[in-house]
Amino acid sequence: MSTGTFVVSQPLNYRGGARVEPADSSGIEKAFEPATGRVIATFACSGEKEVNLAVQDAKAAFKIWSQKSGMERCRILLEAARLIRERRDEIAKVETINNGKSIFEARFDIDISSQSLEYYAGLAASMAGEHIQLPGGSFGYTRREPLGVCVGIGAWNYPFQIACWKSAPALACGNAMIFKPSPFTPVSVLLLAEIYTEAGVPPGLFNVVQGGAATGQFLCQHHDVAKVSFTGSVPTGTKIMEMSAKGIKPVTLELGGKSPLIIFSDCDMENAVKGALMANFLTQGEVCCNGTRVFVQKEILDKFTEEVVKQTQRIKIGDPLLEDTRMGPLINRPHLERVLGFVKVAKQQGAKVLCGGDLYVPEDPKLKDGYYMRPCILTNCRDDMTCVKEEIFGPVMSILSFDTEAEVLERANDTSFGLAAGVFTRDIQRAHRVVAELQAGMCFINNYNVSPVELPFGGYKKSGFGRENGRVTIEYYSQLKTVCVEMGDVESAF
Ligand SMILES: NC(=O)c1ccc[n+]([C@@H]2O[C@H](COP(=O)([O-])OP(=O)(O)OC[C@H]3O[C@@H](n4cnc5c(N)ncnc54)[C@H](O)[C@@H]3O)[C@@H](O)[C@H]2O)c1
Ligand SMILES: O=CCc1c[nH]cn1
Repeated sequence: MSTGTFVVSQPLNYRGGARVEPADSSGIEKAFEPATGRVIATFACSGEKEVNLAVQDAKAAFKIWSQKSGMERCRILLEAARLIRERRDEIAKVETINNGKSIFEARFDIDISSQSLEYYAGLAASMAGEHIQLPGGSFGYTRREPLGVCVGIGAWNYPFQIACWKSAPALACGNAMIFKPSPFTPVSVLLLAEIYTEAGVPPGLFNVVQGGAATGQFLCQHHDVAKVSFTGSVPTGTKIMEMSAKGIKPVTLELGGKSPLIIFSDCDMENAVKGALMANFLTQGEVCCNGTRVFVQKEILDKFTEEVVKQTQRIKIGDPLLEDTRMGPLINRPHLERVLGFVKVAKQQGAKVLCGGDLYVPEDPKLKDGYYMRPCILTNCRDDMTCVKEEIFGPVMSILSFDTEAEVLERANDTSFGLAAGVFTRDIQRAHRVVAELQAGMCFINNYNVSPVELPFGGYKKSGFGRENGRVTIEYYSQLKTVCVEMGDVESAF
């Protein structure tokens, strides 16, 4: 596989253990290779009939899967994790071709994906309820039971990883899942579906339906769907919650952010600069938890800014399948224009562009229609500017200066988002004091944007609720049944 050559001709829906063309359609979509602007797939968005068939198949598979012991589920998930590792390079290439992220990064995404399956495989085997003694020899116990058919709806920035973060805990708990990827990135999740089948899950346990908003609505409104786990924007998350409310379905919402990264003057400067790049430029800046409001204490503002600009200018942009590329193209042309629009508005509002923020045209002629831009650093920023308040979802870092801890905490929390936050300091007391005050679900001390699957991930405020990863996610994919057992006679009130 090389840039400019990949096309998908096989069906992109997956149902009953095989790729299928949808039974009906609610429109036609095209998927692109962002590196070249080429169409790599044309596919039908699933209509209501196809969604019904996927739910039917998932219900049948749920009956078989939910009866298996945790150990049996564990073995199959471990085999799926092994198959992901075996096909790591192929999956990473498909991800790079369809999303645009560098192959260097895509391989990490696939590694974290297989780790997610391994982690929940382990938990599947050890899931248990409680036994509670009651007076007179009576007792009670709890059973942790699956919910049924769960729906996963994904964003386009981590297509394969998001599908794993949702399906691994769902399947570990004994549920079935129907996954709808973003119509921008429909391809890699099919490899996951094939892997689950090869590993031994019953046909229909993990189905894929393709489509956009209309298909997503059919899924969310289906009366046999027990839960929806959504990753995407706040406006769509609001609609998902409204639809789920009508059916009293539990939801997990992993939404957007505008996270603060606070750099104190006593930090290790080299690590803080590396942390700021990690917080802003992975996947071309299209990362929900990015620390895009970089607050730097005044004493080190000039030195930090000089170093961060120097290192940003060294980022190698270009063909994402080349080994030395560290930044590929953005997801599509409208998104690229939107991000460049934010830079334009920032300048109009008084920000200064220290580097980037403009189109980039690689020398290789096959990349001339790709969606590239240079990573951007903005300074002279104020808290009321659009670039500081709104999620840009592109490679744009805004630097803000501050004087005191109390001041920066107030400014960092002055947002309706609450996904992530970071702090760089050598003062360990201050580090913990500050994160305790930060209104964010995922806080980093002296690092940023690392994703160990053992740690719960999710937002505060409008960044959503529920968690992915970590032990706690079991609670979002299962329900507790309490059984009360009487060992004596009934003491009737009548
Ligand atoms: N918190 C997280 O874990 C996380 C991770 C990745 C991305 N995100 C967020 O996602 C956003 C970018 O992703 P996006 O542009 O794909 O988001 P989006 O909200 O436009 O779309 C997300 C998904 O929802 C589907 N969808 C759209 N309208 C729908 C509807 N009415 N009903 C049901 N489904 C519908 C889309 O087809 C897509 O699959 C950013 O805001 C980013 O911060 C959050
Ligand atoms: O984009 C946000 C973080 C993430 C990574 N994988 C899934 N979500």
